[in-house]
Amino acid sequence: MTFDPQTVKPNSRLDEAKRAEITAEQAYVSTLYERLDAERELADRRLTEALRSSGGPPQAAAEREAATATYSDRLAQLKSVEQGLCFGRLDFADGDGPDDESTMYIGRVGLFDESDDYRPLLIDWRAPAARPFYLATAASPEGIRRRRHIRSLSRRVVGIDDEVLDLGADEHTDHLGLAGEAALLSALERRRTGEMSDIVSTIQAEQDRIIRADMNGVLVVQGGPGTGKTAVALHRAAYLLYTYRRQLTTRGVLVVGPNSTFLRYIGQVLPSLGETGVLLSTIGELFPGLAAAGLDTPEVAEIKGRIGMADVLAQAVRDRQIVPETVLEVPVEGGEVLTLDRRTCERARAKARETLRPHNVARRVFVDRLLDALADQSVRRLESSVLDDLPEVPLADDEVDSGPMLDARDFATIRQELAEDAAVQAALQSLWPKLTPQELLSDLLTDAERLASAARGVLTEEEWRSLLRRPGALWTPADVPLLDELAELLGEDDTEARARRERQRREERAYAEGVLHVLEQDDEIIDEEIVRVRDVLDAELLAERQEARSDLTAAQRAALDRSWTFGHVIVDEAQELSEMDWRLLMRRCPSRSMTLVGDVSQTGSAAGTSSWDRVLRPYVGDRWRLRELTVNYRTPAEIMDLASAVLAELDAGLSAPKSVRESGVRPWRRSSSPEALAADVRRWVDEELEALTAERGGGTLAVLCPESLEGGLAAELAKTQATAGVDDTGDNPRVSVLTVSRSKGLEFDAVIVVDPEGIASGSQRGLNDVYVALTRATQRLGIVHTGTPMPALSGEQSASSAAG
Ligand SMILES: Nc1ncnc2c1ncn2[C@@H]1O[C@H](COP(=O)(O)OP(=O)(O)OP(=O)(O)O)[C@@H](O)[C@H]1O
Repeated sequence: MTFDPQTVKPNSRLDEAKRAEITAEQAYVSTLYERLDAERELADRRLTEALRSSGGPPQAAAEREAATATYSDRLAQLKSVEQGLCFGRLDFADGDGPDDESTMYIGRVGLFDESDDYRPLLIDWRAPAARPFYLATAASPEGIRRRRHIRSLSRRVVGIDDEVLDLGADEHTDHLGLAGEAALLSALERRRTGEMSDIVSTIQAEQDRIIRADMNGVLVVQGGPGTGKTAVALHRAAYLLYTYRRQLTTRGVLVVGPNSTFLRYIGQVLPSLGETGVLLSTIGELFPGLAAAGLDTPEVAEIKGRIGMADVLAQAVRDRQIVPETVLEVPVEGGEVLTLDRRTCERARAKARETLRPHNVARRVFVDRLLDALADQSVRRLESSVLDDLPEVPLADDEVDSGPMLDARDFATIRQELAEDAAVQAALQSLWPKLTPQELLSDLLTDAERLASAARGVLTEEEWRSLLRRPGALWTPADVPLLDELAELLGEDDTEARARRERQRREERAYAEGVLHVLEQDDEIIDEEIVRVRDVLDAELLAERQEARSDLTAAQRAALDRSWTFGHVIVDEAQELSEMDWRLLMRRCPSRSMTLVGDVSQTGSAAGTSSWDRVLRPYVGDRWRLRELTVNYRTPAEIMDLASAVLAELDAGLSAPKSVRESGVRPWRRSSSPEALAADVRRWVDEELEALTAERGGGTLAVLCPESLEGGLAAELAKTQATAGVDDTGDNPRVSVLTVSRSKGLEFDAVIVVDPEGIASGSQRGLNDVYVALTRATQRLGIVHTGTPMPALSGEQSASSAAG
């Protein structure tokens, strides 16, 4: 039963009864907001107090810091739940409710009545007690008599939707097993804004089971377009942070999305759920300090994504550990020429490789050996030149040979001098260079000889040649897992840096303690100054404590640290990841606590996958769980009919998810010629926008097309749509022109797919792209052919609506 004061005719008896219900709910909701305001005020006051207090012993300073973090987090959370604070109510059959309550309210945060023994006023949607709100059905009511959805605008209750869950009642809830159907449908009918919203008030049972699934192990969520995979993934992040907060606070949660447009699209969902401690990132952003702004062709990206690249890179590293053909001459300072022969270098290299340490770390062993050899040589030469200059004096009978003339200290001095000699350093660098991942990869991809050697037996000549690039070319997202792999292979010899940092820390602390001691002895110094110096010491201790604190800081620190490992990793559009991408991600999550959501029917990237098993087997064998989502919440049935035909052409064994609703608007198909295309599309875009305005007061529209048409169509649309914000970035404009790969995961009220045949033939997985393009619309779909329609789209049913 639905009630909305704007749609119900005045004076009906039903109207009056419902008005009374709304008034009653308004009274309760108002008390919740009062409680919320009081909580905010309290957190604000405590925060101000924590910020104001200063000085005191280190312990107090650390506590102050912790309090500041706690109250700022709490305040941010309380501010984020302003809209839709309370969205549900459960009425239990007598005595069935928790703590004998017969009514329970569900909302975005938990609120309690302190004056009444902390009686729950509002239950956080993530708490176990709230589960029946999402799971109860008429067939299995879980002790619930009625479920009510409460809709509000700002702090005003504007509507309620009731479901009676007595056994046998309300047959209509059986439709696709939906809970709160009226509230759900009204949420789905909403105009899209270009930013995803949370679904916390209408989560469906199959989604809830995934959101609350155990955190351990790898959970794969497979579901067709529009089944809520992204929504579920984000709500799962919020749920896990709530339920396993202590575990996840220090390590953080990583959410990986396909591109930055998509990350902007989903960026507000977690903050609206009160969670800010999550790092949202693309794979291309996971190498700190590097902007992967370049773009590979799909063919090159596919090659770079192959697992075989790990072998190519390992070989490329070995190729940088060289020995001279015969002898390397080293003209050291002072005019002497020392030599490094092949055998000595080979032995040093073998010893260094035996350590199985990364290249830059093992380099120490190589360098040590060669410095020993050079110092030995130098000492021997020195001794023999001294001896040569001395007259030969035979030993007396009671004399013994005292051995070498130079002792260990002399040897060490000479060795040190050699270590600092520019020619020696150059020789060592030429044999076993210290390398960064960027240097090595750049050298490799710009040098045919190096690449040919590293790729031998792994890539064909045509393949490795396609990887060659200009020096200084931009890094691409497909380079990032290669750089990450190299960072592992090369390692970092940070012994010196660590020792330096430690020395510095000790010196600073000793200095501060010294100053404090002097000040305390001096009667003339006032206490205030002592307190200030104490703060220096406190600050240092604080910095140490800080390391282990705060989930927000964990996300920020994780973004700066390549070797960070996360408490949980969530991957959206996981089907697009290449084998090398997976290697990188698995390194970031050694606990293998992961949620992967995707749809193997929507794989567009040639490097992506069509099998979860193939992707996961190398890392977890068969120890991963699969859950499926089967209901399409986005795309109306009329559009899904068309998309299903394309899916069947892709693979007759696959079935599309069932649409939850019909829009009453049939998709249209029209034809155009290459010459007239831009102007025709512009006209049809205008017509669609008019229809959206007439039907829904406005909305978003996307033109999805092959890459070759993108620039021309965007330019043409910009002529008339400038005020409507034509923008090809997909960045919240009313009209967007996008390729299919950039529209992954997004949705629009209306979509016009231009030249689906061009999209289909444009890449190895082109038909998948057509399927993705057709399923981006929430209301209206148009298709524009520029030649003969592909078989799946030439059916009479859809052609009949073509106006032309
Ligand atoms: N339970 C729900 N209540 C309200 N809206 C929902 C629900 N589930 C999904 N939706 C809406 O359906 C739309 C599609 O969801 P989402 O983008 O998460 O699907 P998806 O499976 O990731 O799609 P795709 O694979 O095509 O990217 C979104 O607008 C989302 O808000």
